[in-house]
Amino acid sequence: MSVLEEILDGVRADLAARQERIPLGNLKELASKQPPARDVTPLLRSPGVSILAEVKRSSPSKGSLADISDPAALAVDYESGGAVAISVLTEGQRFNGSLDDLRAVRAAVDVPILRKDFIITSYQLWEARAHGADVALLIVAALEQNALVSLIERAESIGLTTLVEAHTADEVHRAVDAGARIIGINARDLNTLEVDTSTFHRLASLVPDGVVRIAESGVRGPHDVIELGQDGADAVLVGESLVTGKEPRSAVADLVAAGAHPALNNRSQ
Ligand SMILES: O=C(O)c1ccccc1NCC(=O)[C@H](O)[C@H](O)COP(=O)(O)O
Repeated sequence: MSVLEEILDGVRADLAARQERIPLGNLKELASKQPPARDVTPLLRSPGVSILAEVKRSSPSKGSLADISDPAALAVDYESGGAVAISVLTEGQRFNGSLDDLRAVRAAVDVPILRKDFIITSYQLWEARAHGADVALLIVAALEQNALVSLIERAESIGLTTLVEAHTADEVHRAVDAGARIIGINARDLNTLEVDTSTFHRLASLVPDGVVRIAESGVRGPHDVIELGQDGADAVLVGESLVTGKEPRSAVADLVAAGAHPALNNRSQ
């Protein structure tokens, strides 16, 4: 069984338990009480390379990364460092995240929040909105094409923006065909969990002009932000190096400064 299939098995089991506990109607009611979702797209399209900073405690590839007892405080540091959005991993079994983390981060920051999880049903989209997310991740490799298309449509109808994640050329084509307006190219192979830093360079040109390009995974510091920007990234998503590195606010500020580097001035936006 592939790593993704193993993760999805756990996700389905946790999801079934939550669906048993919390009826969809309750989520819809909670979602209706949230302020309208924030629009991340103009922030991602702004000049230079924008930074999405991730709250990430553990990962299947590395195990425990950081003991994040106060995800809201970490998110505030990210926001004050200049992150345009915060990604919150809500998967429990492999990433040690939760919807409580999402709710806590929502209450603490003003920037848009991405629910980073393995979303396979519209129930999870309602959960995302009910807990204050503005953006939901959809992973092409985890979804049949019909399901991808209908989850994008459902997310939009709920007010969520979608970040559609691809790992291969075929998945980028599927994301484009499905109508994705923000595509994340993830450098981490879902079978081996190895990060191949050339992935974005190889696949970015397959994303049509006008669609936002985000480089995900394996960003270690400012130098990577500049390189990915030169390859056409509008934004980068960074987790591990921020939660394991130096003080998060200044670490994000260093990435933000790199994203505004003069070498990126002549990129077409
Ligand atoms: O991080 C993992 O090990 C992982 C394994 C299997 C599926 C997804 C995984 N990570 C989710 C992410 O996409 C990353 O958390 C995100 O891109 C940030 O990556 P990084 O900066 O390398 O932590």
